[in-house]
Amino acid sequence: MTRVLIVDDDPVQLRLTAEIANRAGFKPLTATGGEQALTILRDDRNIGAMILDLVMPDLDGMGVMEVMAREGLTTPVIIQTATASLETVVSAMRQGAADYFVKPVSPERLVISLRNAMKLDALEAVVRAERARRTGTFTAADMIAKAPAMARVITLCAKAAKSPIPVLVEGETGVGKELIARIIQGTGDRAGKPFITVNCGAIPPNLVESVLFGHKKGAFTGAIADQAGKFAEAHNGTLFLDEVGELPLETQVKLLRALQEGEIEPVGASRPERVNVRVISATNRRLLNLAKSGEFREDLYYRLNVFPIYVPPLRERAEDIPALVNHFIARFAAEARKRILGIAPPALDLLVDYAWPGNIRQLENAVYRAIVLCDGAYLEPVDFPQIVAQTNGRDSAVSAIAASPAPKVPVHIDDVPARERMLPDPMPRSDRFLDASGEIAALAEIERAAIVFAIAHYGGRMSRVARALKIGRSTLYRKLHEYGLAEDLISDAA
Ligand SMILES: Nc1ncnc2c1ncn2[C@@H]1O[C@H](COP(=O)(O)OP(=O)(O)OP(=O)(O)O)[C@@H](O)[C@H]1O
Repeated sequence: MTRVLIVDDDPVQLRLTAEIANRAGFKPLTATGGEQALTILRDDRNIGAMILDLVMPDLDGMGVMEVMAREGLTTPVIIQTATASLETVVSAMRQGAADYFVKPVSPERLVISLRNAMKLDALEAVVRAERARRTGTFTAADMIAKAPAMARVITLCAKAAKSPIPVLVEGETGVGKELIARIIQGTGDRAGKPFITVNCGAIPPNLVESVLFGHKKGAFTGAIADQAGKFAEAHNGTLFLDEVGELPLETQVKLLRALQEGEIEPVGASRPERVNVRVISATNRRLLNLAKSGEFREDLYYRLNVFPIYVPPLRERAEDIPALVNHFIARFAAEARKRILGIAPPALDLLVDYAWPGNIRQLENAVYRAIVLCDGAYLEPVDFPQIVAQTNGRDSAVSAIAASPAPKVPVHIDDVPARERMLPDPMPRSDRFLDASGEIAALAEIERAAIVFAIAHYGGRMSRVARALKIGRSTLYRKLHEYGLAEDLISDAA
């Protein structure tokens, strides 16, 4: 529940305002003076907004705002005054207040003001983070990482930023490894310099060398001009090598040389070229295991892994989910030009309880999709059909069918199209093949997951499921028994 801070030296007024906030679904915190308000703000950086009285005996409203500006406390402020003195209101707005009202205020006006202030704040944070990303000045403050599990990661980033030490960022897919690399760059002496990203797993093996180190005209068929590689583009800056474990062995040799000598050799070049690049690499596979099995050079592994930073999966930092959801709502609602005010508590509970195997990228996609689906002012559980289906499994699939309108003409059940809202999450396909530890899952597990998914997708219509999977119904039933799914799924859905 979003916390709001109400600051008023009149205890009756304070209680009234707190009650309005409470009824509107916020959790009110209260303070009777400026100093007390500041103590609360310093302690809790996640307060959504503050209603601040201008006139108070100890430190007045303007004084509070001055200290906030000095200390970088960014909670949005709504000013309340007893008298509408234009002069004070103007100076409060100049100081950065989001809104003001004159007491007594109507509950509706107060709630709208709170919501607008929060929405604006979330949008400003998105814009700030985007600008920081573009200018290479991204810092820990631009990332949502308040959960205790992230504290160590942020401390390690600060340490890594102070030296040119090679960093290996490890973590499941979609946990935010690239953002961690950006923080290291944005808080170190290479801030503002180029930040070049290469996804080593996405380049065809025959092109990797040319992409990384560049090539000279005529080096191979189609090389019609000299082409700088990513190392040259990152000169004086940072090169982020994502999925570094996917590099072909021959390219690993050249990478090692580039790191050891500070020299690269473009394909077809007669001499090496000097480059000054800080390399930060990332992997979602155990690089050590790849090194042990000979798929990754051990010498390169030790060269890259001088300073490892492990980013925990989202399920271990669920405390950050509400802030992440608000961040994505602000961004996508603005992009889609939709007036979406937030997320309804049951929907937020659903997201907080879900395990997010695809981590923040999956959450980002789910919110994006929900914004597109949403017809109201708040995102509701129905806007997250995949999460509902995966959380409740068969129950929700069955109730989704029950909720769909009856067809006007008789339709054979197998011909009913799958409900639009049961489409698979637009999550990277590879995620579905990874188990909880980030390793490729056993084939049987993948098959089991595909069957469960197909059953939810077709609302329990087994003939449809069998047809889609291109297996006979008897094979399907045999597999259901084999995977222990039979009792749960087939009793009344078949
Ligand atoms: N703490 C965060 N706050 C806001 N957005 C985040 C945060 N962490 C990750 N994201 C967003 O989630 C998406 C995935 O993050 P990122 O690309 O950094 O993950 P990754 O671990 O590098 O993924 P992969 O392993 O697939 O390369 C990005 O769009 C990123 O902006």
